[in-house]
Amino acid sequence: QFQMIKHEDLQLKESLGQGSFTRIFKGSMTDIRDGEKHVTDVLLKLLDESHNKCWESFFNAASLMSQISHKHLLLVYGISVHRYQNIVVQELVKCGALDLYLRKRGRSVPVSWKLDVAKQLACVLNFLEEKNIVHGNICAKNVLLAREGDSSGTSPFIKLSDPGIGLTVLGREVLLDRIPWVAPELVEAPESLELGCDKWSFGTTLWEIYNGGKAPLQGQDPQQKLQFYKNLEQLPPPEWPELADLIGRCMDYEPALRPSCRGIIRQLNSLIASDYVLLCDPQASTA
Ligand SMILES: N#Cc1ccc(Nc2nc(N)cc(-n3ccc(CO)n3)n2)cc1
Repeated sequence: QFQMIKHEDLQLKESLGQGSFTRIFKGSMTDIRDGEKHVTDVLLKLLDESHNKCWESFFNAASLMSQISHKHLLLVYGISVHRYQNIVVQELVKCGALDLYLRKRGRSVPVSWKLDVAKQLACVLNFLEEKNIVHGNICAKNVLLAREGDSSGTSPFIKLSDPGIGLTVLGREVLLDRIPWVAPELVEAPESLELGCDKWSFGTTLWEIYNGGKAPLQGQDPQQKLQFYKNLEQLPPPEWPELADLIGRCMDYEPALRPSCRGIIRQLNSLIASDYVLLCDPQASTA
């Protein structure tokens, strides 16, 4: 179900950082179609050669994205396997990862923009929930910005990236480091990944988006993060009570009590229409 891309048709360009046991690069892919040479900008995800044992989970994550299509799901062009180099080739999204974008733009991002992005993420999660597909790694780093939107009113447009290598393969150290995105019930049973886990991660991602891309529990070591869950703690709530309520309901330690995606979308719609947005984004009142 994947297109196999020849190694010689790929060019690696600048590094964009790394994921869990992976490194990502900008690049280009050349292919000859109907006698013409086409060069496409791509994002190349390389599996660290020291973790080639994870190749199955690495490719399964990418194939999850290539078996279903949705406007807010990242396009995977295919994979390339050459000697010991396993590569996933995905579309290069214009404005990069949401966490970096928010940290760069700081306070200048309107609340209405943030809620619009959150709603798009809730919609693609709803699409996956209706197909009973669990993503397993919802976070601002995996939300990519295809269109920035601007003050003149064009809205932002996001694409959700693949979940990457699964938690059961990554090991406990990586799992603990992903607190508070990883749902608490997974800490002792990583294989019990369920739809409810994506709701918890959505809550954490909503917190990240509202707080300008700030990483929650940043700098805490795995043991401190584990203690955060053992004490049933919550992230510092935003000063907006209705938003704090939504984040708190998504991040309920009891998975069955977390809202459905439709419930999340309903509550986001009422936040979008609320006076708080008008007060915070004076320019929103003209929209
Ligand atoms: N300057 C600049 C610039 C950087 C990246 C893109 N595009 C892009 N496309 C993807 N498919 C994935 C990513 N990622 C970036 C970090 C991660 C890790 O989560 N992914 N970036 C476009 C411009």
